Amino acid sequence: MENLIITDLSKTYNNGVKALHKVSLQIPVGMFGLLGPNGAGKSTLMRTIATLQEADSGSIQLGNLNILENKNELKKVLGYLPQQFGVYPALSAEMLLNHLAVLKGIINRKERKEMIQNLLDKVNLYEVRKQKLGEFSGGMKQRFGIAQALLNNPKLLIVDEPTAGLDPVERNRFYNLLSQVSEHTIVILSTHIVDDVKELCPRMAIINKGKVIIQGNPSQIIETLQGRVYEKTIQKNELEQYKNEYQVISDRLYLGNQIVHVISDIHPGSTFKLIEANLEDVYMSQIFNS
Ligand SMILES: Nc1ncnc2c1ncn2[C@@H]1O[C@H](COP(=O)(O)OP(=O)(O)OP(=O)(O)O)[C@@H](O)[C@H]1O
Repeated sequence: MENLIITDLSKTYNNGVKALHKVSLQIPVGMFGLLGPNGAGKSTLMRTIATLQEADSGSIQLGNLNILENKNELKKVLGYLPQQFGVYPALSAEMLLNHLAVLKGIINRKERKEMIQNLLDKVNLYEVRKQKLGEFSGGMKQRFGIAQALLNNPKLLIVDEPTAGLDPVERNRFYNLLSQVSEHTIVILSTHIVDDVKELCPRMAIINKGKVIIQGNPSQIIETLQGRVYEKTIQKNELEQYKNEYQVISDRLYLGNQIVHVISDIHPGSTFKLIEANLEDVYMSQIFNS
């Protein structure tokens, strides 16, 4: 199957912000998680892959297709769910899908009708197909967003922070859907939620300040930290002191206490407990060091 290969992609906005700096990624069929803090460059990367904005330099290849030089060809095989997906509130799900299908060039009426029914069924919106989109919940709107992105049976599906604002049940439902699609499709999922990537994505990358800082299989990436992450419960007012003395990669409150995770090549002392590293530790340590 075809891979998506991104090589040395760079983009500096007019205001001087270097949003992408020589980004290179290899993305096979399946779910690919793109993690990074706010402003890391995830949306810029996604919009560039979707050819909605230009890069300054670099290339993107989907199999034999040079994406940046063949935008129209890409559109035939791309599905895209942007971060802000607007719907026409007065239209029903079925009407808007029909309209979008015509725009995507599916002109045969019977073929279009069948496709729309299948999609509505797939995203579990068939029962509410006649309801106005303005009356849909956040989760229903996102499932509609995926339905429109799947209209042309894409080889490449890009979803930009799709679960923001969804409750756990809807999030789960949405991810099951993506997971199904990813059996035959390259799915790039951008998110801040580290656990989602761990559960769903056989491959991932972390980007920060426009640069890829790590990419690979989540389990293998976690392995690189094993034996070096320690945990300790401290008083809230001791946090600054610990940050000065140790490489604290995360601190969180639990039942009113402060729990810190520290990275160290040697045991930092008997009051610390060696713990099994997780993807959150990898993420925090990579962001901390970059
Ligand atoms: N049109 C623009 N003009 C100028 N700067 C921009 C523009 N779009 C994004 N930026 C800047 O580029 C950097 C990367 O932004 P981008 O939206 O790609 O990050 P992100 O990882 O998607 O962030 P978030 O998780 O907050 O959505 C940020 O510093 C942002 O302020």
